Amino acid sequence: MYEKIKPPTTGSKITFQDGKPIVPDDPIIPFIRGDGTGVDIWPATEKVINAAVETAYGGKRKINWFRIFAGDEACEVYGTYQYLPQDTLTAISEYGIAIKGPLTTPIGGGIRSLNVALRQIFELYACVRPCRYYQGTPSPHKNPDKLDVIVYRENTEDIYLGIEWREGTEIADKLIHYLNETLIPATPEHGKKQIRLDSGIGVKPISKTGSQRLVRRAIEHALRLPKHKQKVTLVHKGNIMKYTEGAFRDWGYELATSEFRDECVTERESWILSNKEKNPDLTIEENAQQVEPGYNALTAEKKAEICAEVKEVLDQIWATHGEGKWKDKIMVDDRIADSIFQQIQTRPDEYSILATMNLNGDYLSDAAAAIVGGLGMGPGANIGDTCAIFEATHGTAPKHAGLDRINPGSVILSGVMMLEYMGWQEAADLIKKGIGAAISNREVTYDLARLMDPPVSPPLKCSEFAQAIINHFKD
Ligand SMILES: NC(=O)C1=CN([C@@H]2O[C@H](COP(=O)(O)OP(=O)(O)OC[C@H]3O[C@@H](n4cnc5c(N)ncnc54)[C@H](OP(=O)(O)O)[C@@H]3O)[C@@H](O)[C@H]2O)C=CC1
Ligand SMILES: O=C(O)CCC(=O)C(=O)O
Ligand SMILES: [Mg+2]
Repeated sequence: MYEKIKPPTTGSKITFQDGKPIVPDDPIIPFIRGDGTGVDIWPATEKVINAAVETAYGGKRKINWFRIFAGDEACEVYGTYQYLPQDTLTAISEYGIAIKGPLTTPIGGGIRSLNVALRQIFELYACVRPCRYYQGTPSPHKNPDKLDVIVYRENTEDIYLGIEWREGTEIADKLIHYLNETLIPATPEHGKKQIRLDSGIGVKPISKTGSQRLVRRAIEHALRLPKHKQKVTLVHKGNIMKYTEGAFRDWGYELATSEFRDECVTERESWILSNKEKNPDLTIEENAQQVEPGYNALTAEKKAEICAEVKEVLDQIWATHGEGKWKDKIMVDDRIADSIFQQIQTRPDEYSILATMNLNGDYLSDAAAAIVGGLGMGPGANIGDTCAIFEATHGTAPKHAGLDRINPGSVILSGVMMLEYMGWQEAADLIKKGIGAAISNREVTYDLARLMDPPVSPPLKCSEFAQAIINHFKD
């Protein structure tokens, strides 16, 4: 069945039922070491996870690691250009849960991202990237502890589908002429716009299916959070990209107010309900004036639309959500993408789950990780209905590769997410405790060491940080 790899001789398979993993006590879990700093990070991660499982379960549970290959290592084992061998895909599909280090993607040409390919091949449509603060972690921000968000990033479409044509190629040329001469003139709203002939062209597909399955998972996650964190913010640039990013927002609200009608209230609905609670005699139009800034300057048609919206909300959900009942529901709101970048810095505690399209989520997860201590502390999970692959937010950080200095924290924390996903909470908790204690004790790698006041010198090596985490299990 496999060409060049052999699964461990002991261990059992993880299976999936109704989108949830069923995990034996001796699961086989494939891992990809990764390129660049993967060579340093993976051994550290494996050691910490093994120690946590052993300490938590005293031998009753054990992970049987299955080494599989992707990226540069795969080319060494399978031959030139064999970046993502069939063996690797077969192993992930057979064993269901995998964990990986980062993989290199060349810029401007060469292979397309292997990381993205894995997400698309296995329909891992939700990229989940929690950004929370560990006490004692240095940060350029004054109150990094106020940020506790989870980026829920759509993981299979948007520009990451990679459908684009290089400038000057025959297809790019044909496409531009077709757009300029046929499609744009046939669309009155595009007026006399034209695409320059020396353009590269990329396609940005955003589907209702992709958007709604992502938002569904985000809302389901919010339902599991403590009451004060039950909030989902739809992040988009819908003012500019109306039919892709704007549609993402609209489909998100549509899902929240249909499938999750009893559990959710939108921000606008909450204003309408609360206006009426404060003043039960408020007319529909007075309520509309309070909800819509600049209402009095609107056209009659637009005013009628807002009044209809107010009436519909009161007719449909006053009984279930009114008289303050909406305060116990999941709040669904939306923010324009550029604004959310400043909001997570200036008003971090107002946000919880940030549901995003692919590109916005990529940017936002690096930015949020920076606030709570940098990319060395940014874990992630790619989740689908029958498979999950855990990986950090960061990449291969090539200049640090092989030096035993990089922070393994984010892949270790991705391991924590994997253990939690498997239901092995005790092992996950031990690692979180170990990381927290090591940081509070100023036992940190170079990235955190240089930000600490006073700076830690010398910092711990990557391997030493892993050992420090383990040493603190028993604190
Ligand atoms: N999922 C994946 O596998 C991903 C792969 N990539 C790929 O990785 C390659 C390199 O990308 P690049 O843009 O340099 O981004 P990286 O995330 O690899 O690194 C950028 C910088 O972030 C900091 N950093 C990254 N990882 C850590 C860590 N574990 N601990 C501490 N600091 C860290 C370092 O900053 P400093 O030097 O200042 O300390 C590093 O130089 C590219 O080929 C890219 O496509 C990128 C993102 C995700
Ligand atoms: O695949 C890559 O090289 C980059 C992906 C990335 O930046 C991410 O998923 O955060
Ligand atoms: Mg990224």
